[in-house]
Amino acid sequence: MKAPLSLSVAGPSVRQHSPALAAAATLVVLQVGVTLLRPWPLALAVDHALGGRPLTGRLSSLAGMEPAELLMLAGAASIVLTVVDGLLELMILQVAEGAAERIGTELRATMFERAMTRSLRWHDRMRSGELVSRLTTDVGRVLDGVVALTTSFLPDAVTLVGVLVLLLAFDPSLLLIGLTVVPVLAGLAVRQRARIRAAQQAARTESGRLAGATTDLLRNVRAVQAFGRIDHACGEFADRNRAVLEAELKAVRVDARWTPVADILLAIGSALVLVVGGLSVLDGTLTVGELLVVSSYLRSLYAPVRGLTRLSAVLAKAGASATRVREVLECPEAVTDRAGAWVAPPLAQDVRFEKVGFRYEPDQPVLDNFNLRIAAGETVCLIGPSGMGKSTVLHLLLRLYDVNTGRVLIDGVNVRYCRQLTVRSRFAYVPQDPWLLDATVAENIAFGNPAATRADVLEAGRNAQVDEFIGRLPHGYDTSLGESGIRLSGGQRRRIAIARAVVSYAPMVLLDEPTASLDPRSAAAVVNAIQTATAHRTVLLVTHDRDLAAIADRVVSLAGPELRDRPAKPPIVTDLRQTTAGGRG
Ligand SMILES: Nc1ncnc2c1ncn2[C@@H]1O[C@H](COP(=O)(O)OP(=O)(O)OP(=O)(O)O)[C@@H](O)[C@H]1O
Repeated sequence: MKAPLSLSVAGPSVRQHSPALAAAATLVVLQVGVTLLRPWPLALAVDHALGGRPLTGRLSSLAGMEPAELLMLAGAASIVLTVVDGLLELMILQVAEGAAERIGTELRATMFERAMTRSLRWHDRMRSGELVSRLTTDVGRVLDGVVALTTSFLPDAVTLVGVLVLLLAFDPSLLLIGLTVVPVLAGLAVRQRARIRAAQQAARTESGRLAGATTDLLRNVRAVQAFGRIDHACGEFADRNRAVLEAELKAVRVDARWTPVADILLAIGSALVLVVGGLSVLDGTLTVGELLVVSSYLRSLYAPVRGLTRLSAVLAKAGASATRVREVLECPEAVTDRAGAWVAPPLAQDVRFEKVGFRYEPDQPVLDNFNLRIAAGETVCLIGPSGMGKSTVLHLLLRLYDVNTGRVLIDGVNVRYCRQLTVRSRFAYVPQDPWLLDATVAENIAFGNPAATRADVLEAGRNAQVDEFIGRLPHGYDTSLGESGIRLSGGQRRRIAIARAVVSYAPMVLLDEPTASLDPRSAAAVVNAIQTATAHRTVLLVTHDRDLAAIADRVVSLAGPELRDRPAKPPIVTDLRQTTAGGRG
């Protein structure tokens, strides 16, 4: 069967939890046995108490009992069997659903870690919302499939056969007696429904929070990678993930408890029918056949809990979802470190681009034979028309992408041979869109350096001129910014992003259009912040802003096929097509 095979996507976790799933399957087989035993009290009543057949063999110990006593015994046995059946159902649901939720928790964590380490080329194609839906809804459907396969198939088949047999005959006269339990059942059902709904809603709320946090982290994957904070992101995700597990397990418990309660009530109804109906048979006012049919019919009211048709739908959905989950888990695209990769040099001499060629798409070159040297301590401004590849230059320095041809060197060492995290630790990155997290101002600044103390954060804030507006926020540095820092102006957000770069103490600062779309006053504040914050560091800044370009030692123009380089003050143009690098590599 195609769908179950495709569920192997959850394989490693399923294997890990196979003892629990095997236990659930064993319980299911036991439950089927109990289900098969359940008509026997009826047979005892019909054949021996009512039909007068002698009690021989295993039943000989009951030989001295009066028919009415035998009926009572049969009713009690029926209740006991139903209680056992209900308890087995409770255990099956808890064991199987509990194992499934744990498998889901592990599957989600593996997928998330996988996504966090995939290359940005892959993230460029995969929309974060799509990824969230795969992580949540699709994993959920795979789990539905695992549970349905373990617990539903066998009992559903037995139930179906049972209902067909019981419906062979029909008499409604005793049905009313059996239905006396229905008002109680209905009252309990209404109360239970409210409980189940509340538990499910709590679980959905946690799932929503998980989706929100995940979208936030995935949207900020560049920052997470650039600042080497993958562990922090995975930790935050794990907390939310655990909250979902707890909420889901609670919902499972509430749901599972309901099944035996309903079963017991229906069994009492059936027992009532058995006793009263049996007494009526003894009085001669009811036939044995009528009694059998009504008892069986009552039981069948609750039997079709899960239909075989529903199982095939669940498996079909699970199969489709498993394919989408597998696409994430088995995606090979990643910027990888070679075995024995080095620690990146400290950036004491320079960074260089040597004959660099790069393309995002196979047929669209962005950089071709690009050469640039930036000496340690120098501030270089990269200008040029939109779309020429200025931001791309910064991405290549961070090794967010690997170059197609040529080399990017730090102190003469090719970054391709260095561990990604160590390369990224050499740079403090202020992206065009200052990615702010749904956290406080201080937490957003400290994102640039996990080891930063409160004093470091405050000093970075001072240097980046966050202090200038922090007093207007209700809780100062402890003000929560909301998703994407929506509570701040563009200039304020940029200054927080600059403070984040300052606190990292990386030797080189990369700034991508830090004054873009700001009014002159905000732009001036940001330029001031940059000047203070980047003192004594190597800087590469991308900008269209003349005032900002004026703080650079040198301006490099990425203009069309021509690459030109000129000092900012006074402007002299140099042809950058001649290779500027020449050291080790
Ligand atoms: N993730 C991506 N996938 C495919 N193409 C991309 C991607 N990012 C950028 N590009 C393309 O690469 C080229 C260079 O983009 P880049 O952002 O580096 O330009 P830019 O000079 O910084 O532009 P701007 O000044 O508008 O920010 C553009 O043509 C852009 O469409």
